[in-house]
Amino acid sequence: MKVVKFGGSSLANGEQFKKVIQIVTSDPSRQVIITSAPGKRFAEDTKVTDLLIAYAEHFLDYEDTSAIQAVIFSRYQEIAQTFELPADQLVWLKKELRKLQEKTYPNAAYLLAAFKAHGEYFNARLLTLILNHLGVPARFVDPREIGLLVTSDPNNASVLPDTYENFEKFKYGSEKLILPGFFGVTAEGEIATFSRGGSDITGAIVARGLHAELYENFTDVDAIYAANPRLVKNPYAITKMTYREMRELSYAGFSVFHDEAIVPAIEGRVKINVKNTNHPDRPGTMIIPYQEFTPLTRVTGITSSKHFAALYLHKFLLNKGAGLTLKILNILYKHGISYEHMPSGIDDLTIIFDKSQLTAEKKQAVSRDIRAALRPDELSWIDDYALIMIVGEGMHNRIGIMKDIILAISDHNINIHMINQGASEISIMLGTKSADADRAVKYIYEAFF
Ligand SMILES: Nc1ncnc2c1ncn2[C@@H]1O[C@H](COP(=O)(O)OP(=O)(O)O)[C@@H](O)[C@H]1O
Ligand SMILES: N[C@@H](CC(=O)OP(=O)(O)O)C(=O)O
Repeated sequence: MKVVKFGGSSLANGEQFKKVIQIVTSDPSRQVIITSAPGKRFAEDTKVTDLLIAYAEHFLDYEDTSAIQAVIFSRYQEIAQTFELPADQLVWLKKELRKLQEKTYPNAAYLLAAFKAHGEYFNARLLTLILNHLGVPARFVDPREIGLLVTSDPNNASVLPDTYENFEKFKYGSEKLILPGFFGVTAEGEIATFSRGGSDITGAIVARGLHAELYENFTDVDAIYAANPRLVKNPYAITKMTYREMRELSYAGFSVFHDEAIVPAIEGRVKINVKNTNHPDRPGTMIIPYQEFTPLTRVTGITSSKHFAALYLHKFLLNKGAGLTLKILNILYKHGISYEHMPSGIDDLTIIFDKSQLTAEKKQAVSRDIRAALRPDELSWIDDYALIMIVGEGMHNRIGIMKDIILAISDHNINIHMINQGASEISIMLGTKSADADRAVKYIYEAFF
């Protein structure tokens, strides 16, 4: 049995639904289908998830929501009409969309999560209706019914281990099972979503939990490329890569697959095949365990991510001061801030953060506390910090890679704030200014491909 996840671009309108239905009906082993919410139909379009966020915000601001409800409903209606689904079969959707406002939620964050999750929920129910309408036996499966349990973190949840025990008890026949991606249920019975793009995570959890032979992740590109196709023209298509290469690359910018989705796949040793809904016969990219992998290139992929900020600290004899790092960590803990990386020198330390959790007040408070506790010679924030990751199993024990990377960018006036190699055997991380990140990826790509 295969678990097949379709991203928002694959389910954006009726024409895309037709391709999805062709894909799932052409192979009986494609039995479990995970849906995203309808995505963008064209570049300037708005994803249904974003429309639902706007709906929640209008409601919280006591604004009229009828127009936004109508826009959301029309997205599903257009899909239903493509298949000539009788209009009365969509009455429930309109009603449930409206009733989102009448339910009670523990707080605004849970309200937002419940509104957002309905993009996937409606799409899964609609796909089930369309399949049945076309005579294909299919059943909608609610995350509540299958026991997909998540932490009580309404908009950034993680799966709870009990989920997998619940999945073992789940009984099903030969019908197609249609599950909405992106959300689960907390111990208190509330809806909580994963972070954005999280339908990939649902797919991986379900593939692990139901012991799938393969997790097929359908999107809008023929393969995962060695660099973002929006940055590099006709990039090299990766045919095979390892779990940990994917994890590192998706963490640092390969948005085609959610970085957290790799974990359930590794735990269940489920192979992943990223494929194109628009060209389903093309092989796509296989993501596999290391044991089955032979590197074809030195570098597998190059990526950049710009959502970072860094705190640079200089203090002579930093290396001699017992407990200095512990003091910093305590300060971060006190302010509820997690850090991403902390590369250090003899007298220097850079702490790299995900920008989204920093406010001007938090930054000031952290600086104040560090100054008081450590008395640094220099302490400064770098607000526009980007990480460049060069990743490849083929880099392990290969001499000269670093030289080639530095040569590739040194002629272009790109200042490297930090180089981090060694923590992971298969990646090199560079810190640059955000403005330089895309150029750096292009030049490094050209040096290796
Ligand atoms: N290295 C890469 N290889 C392929 N696609 C990439 C890469 N980096 C970023 N992308 C982007 O990821 C997009 C697909 O991911 P996403 O928009 O989440 O799709 P979906 O709608 O299927 O969930 C592609 O259209 C592409 O622009
Ligand atoms: N619809 C959600 C979850 C998701 O995975 O979407 P997509 O498959 O379009 O990346 C989002 O937009 O975040």
